[in-house]
Amino acid sequence: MGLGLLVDGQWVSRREQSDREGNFVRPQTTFRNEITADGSSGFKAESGRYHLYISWACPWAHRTAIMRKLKGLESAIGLSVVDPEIDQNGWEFSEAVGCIPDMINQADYLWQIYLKADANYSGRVTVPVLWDKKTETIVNNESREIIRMLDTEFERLAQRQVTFYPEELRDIIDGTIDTIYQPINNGVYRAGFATTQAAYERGLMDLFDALEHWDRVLEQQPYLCGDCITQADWCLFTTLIRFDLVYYTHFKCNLHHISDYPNLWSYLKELYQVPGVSETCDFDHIKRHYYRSHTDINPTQIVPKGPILDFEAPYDRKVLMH
Ligand SMILES: N[C@@H](CCC(=O)N[C@@H](CS)C(=O)NCC(=O)O)C(=O)O
Repeated sequence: MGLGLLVDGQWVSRREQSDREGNFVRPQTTFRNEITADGSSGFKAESGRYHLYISWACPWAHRTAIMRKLKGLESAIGLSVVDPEIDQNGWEFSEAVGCIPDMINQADYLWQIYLKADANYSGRVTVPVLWDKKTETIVNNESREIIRMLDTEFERLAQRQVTFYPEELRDIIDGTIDTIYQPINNGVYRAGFATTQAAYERGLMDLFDALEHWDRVLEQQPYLCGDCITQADWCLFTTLIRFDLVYYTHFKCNLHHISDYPNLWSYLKELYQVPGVSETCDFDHIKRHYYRSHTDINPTQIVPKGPILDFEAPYDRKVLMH
């Protein structure tokens, strides 16, 4: 596949992704600063100060795009979108349809942004990136922390007064995001990037056990944490929306489709139909990214036409009324 990384400030165009047993290993994220409403952290929530670098294709970055949209933060926080195809040069800015070039740092590649933040940076160069124009550094590149900040610290600048992190549910929300991470969000990658049969099967079984579990939960309650949509739902959503299109075939997550699970499927359609969300779902970028970037998994780089799925179809959540 030929993904690269930075080593002591130098771009290296090849890296290992799995351990000796063939398990996919996702390293920790490095920029973990916090933006606060009052600026006590050194990063104050201010209009026009921050910029998000995302890929429409990436499930982690997609979370931040959804939060920016649903909170009405588009005029307060700028956006750049990388080209969907990634090769040994890493994420690249381009003029392709759906992309937004980097007007802030005029970078051609995302690694240049990382080097601007830290000239000796070593590690993966990933999206999402939350950039501070004032101090010219990366505030944070961990999606769950970015969505939390956008949700809680930008209230004053948000054009829509909605919260996905109500005080009384915070522990449950955090716990749920933790619980779904390894088997589901990362689980599709553990199956897809495994390099041994055993590692693939471990990822696959964890994934489908967890999907069964949440399908049952959603029979009893409308959303992962109860009666309202929370950050946890958006964290699950960005994996589910890619599942039947990409993970089922490309990552061999093929015991069932999401559309085979009555509750997960209607829940997925319901979330997709929340106003604003469909505008963040770029199926062309999603499919091109996976099928054309991972050439060790799909050497011909052919992008399948199907499946035909209707996320706009009515959802019938009869289970909810209790
Ligand atoms: N922990 C990060 C993970 C981000 C991540 O892995 N992004 C992928 C895209 S789906 C990436 O940029 N990969 C590039 C690479 O690994 O070189 C988060 O949740 O924000």
